[in-house]
Order: sequence, then C-alpha cells, then structure tokens
Amino acid sequence: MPPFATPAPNGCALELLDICCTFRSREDAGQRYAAVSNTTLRINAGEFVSVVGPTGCGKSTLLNIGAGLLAPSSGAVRVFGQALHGINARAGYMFQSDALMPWRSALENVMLGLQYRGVPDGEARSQAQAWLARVGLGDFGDRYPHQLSGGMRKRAALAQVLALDPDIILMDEPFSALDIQTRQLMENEVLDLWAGPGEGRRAAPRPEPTPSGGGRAAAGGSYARKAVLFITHDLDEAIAMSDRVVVLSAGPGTHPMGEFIIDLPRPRDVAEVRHQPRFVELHTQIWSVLRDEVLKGYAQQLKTAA
Ligand SMILES: Nc1ncnc2c1ncn2[C@@H]1O[C@H](COP(=O)(O)OP(=O)(O)OP(=O)(O)O)[C@@H](O)[C@H]1O
Repeated sequence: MPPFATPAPNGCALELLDICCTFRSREDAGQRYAAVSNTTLRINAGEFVSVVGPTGCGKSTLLNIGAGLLAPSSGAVRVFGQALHGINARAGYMFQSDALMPWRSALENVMLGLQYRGVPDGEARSQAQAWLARVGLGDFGDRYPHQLSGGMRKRAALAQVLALDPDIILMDEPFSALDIQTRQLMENEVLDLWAGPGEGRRAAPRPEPTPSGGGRAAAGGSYARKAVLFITHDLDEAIAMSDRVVVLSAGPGTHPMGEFIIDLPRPRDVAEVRHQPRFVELHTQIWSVLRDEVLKGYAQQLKTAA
C-alpha cells in the first residue's frame, strides 16, 4: 500500500502525493513530455508555503493540480484528508492575470462568487463592499476594471478570493506584473490579511464573520489562518512571505530539490525583512540550490528556441 493511502497527517490542508504529470509534447505530438515527476508536497492548515523554480519547470502545473483544474497522470491529491475529485472547492485562486470581468464594476466582480454560492444580492453586496474596504478600495466599487490601476485590480482580485473565505489560497505569481513598490505594498497587504486581526503589522478590523463568507471564524471564535500555496520566480518574495520555501528542479520531470523553513519573526514587512542577517543567510542557502536549476532551465529554453 503506498504511504499516502493512509489518512492525512493531522492539520494537512493540501497534499500532493507522488505526483507525476505528462503532456503530449508540443514539439512532437507522438512524444510525451514529463513535466512533473514523483513530487510530494504538503501544506499544513494555516501555513504559507512558496514554491520557487526555474522558468517553465512545472510550478503552475503543480498549482493547477492542487486546484483540481488538471488531473495528474499518477499520484493523488488530498484536501483536508479527503481525496480530491474535480475542482478543489476549499480553495480560492489568484493568477498572474486577474480574473475580473471587464463589464462588471469592482463591486459586482467581488459579489459574483458570493452570488454563485446563493448568497442573496443584498447580503452579497454588503459583504463585497466590506471586502473592498478591507483591501483599500472602499471608494472604488463602482469603477470598472479598465478604470483601475494594475495594483487596484490586484486588490479587487484579492477581495474576490477572500470574500469566498476559502481555507486554501492558491496564488500563481499574482504580483509579477506590478512595479516593485506596488508589489511590496500588495505583498504586505496579503501578509496582513493572512495573519488575521491583531497579528499583522497593523491591527486592522475584519468584516464580521457571516455564515457564507467575509471572515469565517475558527472553532472557539478565533480567526483561522488560510493555507497558502504561493508560486513565484522571485526568491526574495518567497522568503519574505513564507513559512517554508520549496525549491523545484529544472524540468523535464521537475521535483522538489530542497525545502527550507523560514524562521524569520512575524509580523514582517517585506521591504524591511530583506535587510535582516537571517534573511541574507537563508537567501544564500536557498540560492545555492536554486542557482544550478535556473542555469539548467535557461540552457533548456535556449535549446528549445534554437
Ligand atoms: N497543456 C500542456 N501541453 C503541453 N505541455 C505543457 C502543457 N502545460 C504545460 N506544459 C509544459 O510543461 C512544462 C511546465 O509548465 P508550467 O507552466 O507548469 O511551468 P512553470 O514553472 O509554471 O512556468 P513559468 O515559470 O514560465 O510560469 C513546460 O515545459 C510547459 O511547456
């Protein structure tokens, strides 16, 4: 019996177990390309885990498998101990390109997921408004996506995800298109929201818990942190934000090469934490593993392009 046939270890939100994923090769339709090989990745409830790896190694493939958008060729996915079949309903997603509908205002975009869940319009509207306020867009609910800056669209997308109160948040390079200052603001914003009331850099009020979203409370009434799987190219971002950083090898057949606990104190300011000696130490350790993979990935890209 494979080791993952047993129930999940206590507290695991998402488990990717011995995952392999092959695609029909883009260069030769008769061949298969092994994108991911024998990869096991566990994310505990409330844990913030970043996955870094060279371009094209298979990071998004793993995230899509965790989201249930893509079925692995072999291996298993468990969500809070249950086998995943189809879409991962306990997860919210934030991708590189935002998923805002251009014909709906920011408020209507945030309301949409709640309406799909059957939340009555009036309640969906007030929850969406509360989340927009929480991400600093309280006065921008009537704006359409094209009337918002890149950073504001990201805030709206974040409100869209958080309004649904998922237990797991899957983020695929959500801020890579932003300028560095906006990016750092957004990273800090995400950390504050993830940390919960009174735990972030500034103690901020949250919307009142409601049965259908807007800040579900854990048993006992306290805020339950979400598990986050964060995909990024940027090692600084990964270290600044995470509890744990997983390094993937270059493809084909990507798999974890190393795993690092980020023991920097929280709350963190992503711009300031980079100056701490421990940050520099961790960066040096992780980069020593990542660097060769990045070089291999780059060489492969050149070969493919030739
Ligand atoms: N549907 C598909 N069909 C064929 N090949 C695919 C498919 N999806 C992904 N691949 C290939 O699998 C590999 C991994 O892709 P993936 O997008 O997961 O990498 P990534 O690490 O997220 O890339 P990036 O760093 O550029 O975002 C790549 O070589 C890609 O070309």
